[in-house]
Amino acid sequence: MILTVTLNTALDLTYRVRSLRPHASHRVSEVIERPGGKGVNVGRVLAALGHEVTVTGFAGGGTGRAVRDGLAGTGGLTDALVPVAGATRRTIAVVDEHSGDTTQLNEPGPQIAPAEWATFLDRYTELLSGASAVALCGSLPPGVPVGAYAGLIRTARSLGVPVLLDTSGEPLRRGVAARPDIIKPNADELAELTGSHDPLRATESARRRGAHTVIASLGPNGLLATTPEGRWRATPPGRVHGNPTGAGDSAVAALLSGLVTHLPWPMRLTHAIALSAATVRAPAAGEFDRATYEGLLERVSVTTAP
Ligand SMILES: O=P(O)(O)OC[C@@]1(O)O[C@H](CO)[C@@H](O)[C@@H]1O
Repeated sequence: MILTVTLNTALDLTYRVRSLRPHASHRVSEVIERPGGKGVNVGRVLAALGHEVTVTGFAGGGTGRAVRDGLAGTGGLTDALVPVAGATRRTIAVVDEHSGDTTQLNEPGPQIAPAEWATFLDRYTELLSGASAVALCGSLPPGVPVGAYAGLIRTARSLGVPVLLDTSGEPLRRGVAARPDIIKPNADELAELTGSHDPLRATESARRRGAHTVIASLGPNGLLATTPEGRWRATPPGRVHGNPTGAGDSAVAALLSGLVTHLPWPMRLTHAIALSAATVRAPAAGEFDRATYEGLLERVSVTTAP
């Protein structure tokens, strides 16, 4: 089983508007509601790829109920979310049909009490005993210590479970120092972590800080992978238009899938690019267009980086 952790789960709302303008009132032409938060999206994509996956983290209130109801019945996915008193947040993606751009509004999430955090830590350690890999994804809700991911990484490593970290800011900085197997920052997150705006230098610097492998996501320019086995650049054949929300989560799903099935790095990166692009073509995060995914697998370019 692959374990995904989403401490700040979300009820994801996607609104389509004809053209988004500040200070204006908008008619929403379509509303999509889905269980979300980065690790939940990773879990839904892994399940769709045929993996057994368990999602954990926190869920509470009516929004938490809606997240759990939305996950129920997803074949291959087990809900191990820990109930909390506060309400799960909502995150809103506004898709502008005219420009094709998406604007994201993310609520902070519920206050997590010390006893709820302690319950989660016990559940996490139990779940790791059956896990082939674990992904720690997204922002931290209020009340969870900023060094939370560093502690979760140390626990996973002590039990021999490979760990992927996908977060930003101080939780990423502290997490990297705990030596995760893989991190997947975007260009801004990597620059904030390392102080370097040169992706190649920045990935090397992140490795020196403790990450074994760094997969930098460079948006439409693809992925740059710096691993102990070598460096690769993977690029899609062209720009894909649609809703990019969740594209990074699908890349994480592909990387985990490749890890547990022992694919060589160039193949893992090929799947990560194809799956992210196929997610841009789907209406919401945590989903992908299968025809796009399969069609792109032949067309992704992977070259060794200098
Ligand atoms: O606030 P976070 O935890 O960083 O990100 C949350 C979030 O925006 O990320 C996903 C897309 O990657 C959305 O489904 C989700 O709501």
